[in-house]
Amino acid sequence: QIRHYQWKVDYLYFSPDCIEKVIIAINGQYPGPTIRAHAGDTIVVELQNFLPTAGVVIHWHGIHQIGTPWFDGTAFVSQCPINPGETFTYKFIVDRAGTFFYHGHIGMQRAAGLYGSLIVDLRHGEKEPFAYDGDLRIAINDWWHRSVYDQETGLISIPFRFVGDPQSLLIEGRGRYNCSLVPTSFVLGSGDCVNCNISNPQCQPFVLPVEPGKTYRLRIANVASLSSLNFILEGHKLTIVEADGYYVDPVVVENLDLYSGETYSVLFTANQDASRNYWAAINVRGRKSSTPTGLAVLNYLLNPSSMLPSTPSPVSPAWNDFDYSLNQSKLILARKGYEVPPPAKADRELIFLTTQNKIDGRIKWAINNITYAPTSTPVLAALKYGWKKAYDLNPPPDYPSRPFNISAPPPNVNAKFGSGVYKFQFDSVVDVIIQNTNTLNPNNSEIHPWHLHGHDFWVLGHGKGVFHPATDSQSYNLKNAPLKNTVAVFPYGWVALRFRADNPGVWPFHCHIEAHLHMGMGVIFAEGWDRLPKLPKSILGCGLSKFYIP
Ligand SMILES: O=C1O[C@H]([C@@H](O)CO)C(O)=C1O
Repeated sequence: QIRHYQWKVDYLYFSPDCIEKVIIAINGQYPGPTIRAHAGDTIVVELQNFLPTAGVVIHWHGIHQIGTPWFDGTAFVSQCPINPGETFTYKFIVDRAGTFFYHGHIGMQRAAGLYGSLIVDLRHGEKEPFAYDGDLRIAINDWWHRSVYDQETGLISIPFRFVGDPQSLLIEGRGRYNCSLVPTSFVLGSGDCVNCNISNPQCQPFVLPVEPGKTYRLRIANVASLSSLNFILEGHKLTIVEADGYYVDPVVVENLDLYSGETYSVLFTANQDASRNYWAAINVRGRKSSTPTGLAVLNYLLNPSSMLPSTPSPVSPAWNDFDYSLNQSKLILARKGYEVPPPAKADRELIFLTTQNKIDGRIKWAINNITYAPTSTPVLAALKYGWKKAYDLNPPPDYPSRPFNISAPPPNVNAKFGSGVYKFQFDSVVDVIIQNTNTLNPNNSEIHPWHLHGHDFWVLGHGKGVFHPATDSQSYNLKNAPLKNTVAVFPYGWVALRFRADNPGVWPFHCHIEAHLHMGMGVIFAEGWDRLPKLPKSILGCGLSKFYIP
């Protein structure tokens, strides 16, 4: 089936947390309209850019784009930005059922509100390996009152200005700034609703309606700009059944950590006291934060949805309980009978030492000492047509220079800009080990959720400290490693991934924290570009693709 959508992308005044600001909306909606399809369907999105001064692209997060790498929606990698006033048509197949989302992939437009859900149901006649009575979904994120232009500028200024703590956490685009929903007796200093219009329908708490006794599948996507978020459904246990579009071995948890770029499905049964409603809550994890809990209402029918729980907002594990996070990540394993990693040693191994560095006094992130500098020509076109001046021909290094110390600020803080490409033999198996380190600040290392375009990878293992190739590779999980498109590397730790380079195209692999990507925390992978047919003209027209019309 072909599913057609017509989208107008525009600026809009909106008050997701009762404070008005300019956001980027689709068809006047925030979050953007949900796309719902069956596996095998073709999605056609005709997008018109009404932003008077900014380009737009949309990335379909978790969708492989097999045969259509030019519709992956990454500015200057898969396409030129869609200019103000222009219309661009995305057309791609959703090959696999699962919980996905879409978002802007230029500058920090996701943080400006440009995102929405993309849910793919099984092909007709296929059955899920678990049962449920209802299907619910939420996207969760963090929210700033400063514009993203202000945020982007701060990141590249001297002195550096970080985006800082978000003001609010939103569930399906709704929150409450400085004016908690929780009864005031529980929250010191709340109820201070200065400048908030709490009667604005745009910031009424999102409601998840349930019938007592029934079981629900709740799909959750962390689309945050920065924050790792812990999700709690007050009084209800969660059974994790899906991660990033793959079934996992069902596991029961009290609360769920989601890193930016991850999606999960959990099952829960509405088996609590039906005379009241409950909180659905999100809290920041992994960064010391003063941002209050984000809240939505789990509404037991037929209670009114306006009946707020009289209980305090749910509390998550301590922000710096990284063992909790690591242990929960290790619970996510492939469901029996689903794809396992190729067991042989990989054809190529990359070790990525990720560091916070400086270039000309500006704070950057680097991979093996290279900070990604976007090109002005889509890299896909540069490779396909052999435009050698469009990007760095020197391939970036497969390994870090040694010795390195992950426990202290990097001694040589000067990194180099680069736009080189990691080119893989088509259909080869690639291992990537991401090694986390201390930032420029002593005694500080941060979580980074790494996201791969065009593929899923098996998470072979997580470890603490320095990765030792000979010994640590012996501990890889080749039995039931989960397939994912996003995985977190924890402070001072490492994570090992394996994927098959079998999708012709050019694919970013990057930290999903928008600020970090903006600071250069990414690389470009490519394989099989020579197998692609002529690229659609609609993706060209910037950089060298302005002059060399193939
Ligand atoms: O990229 C970042 O910069 C700041 C800090 O490390 C530098 O001041 C921070 O918290 C980040 O995540």
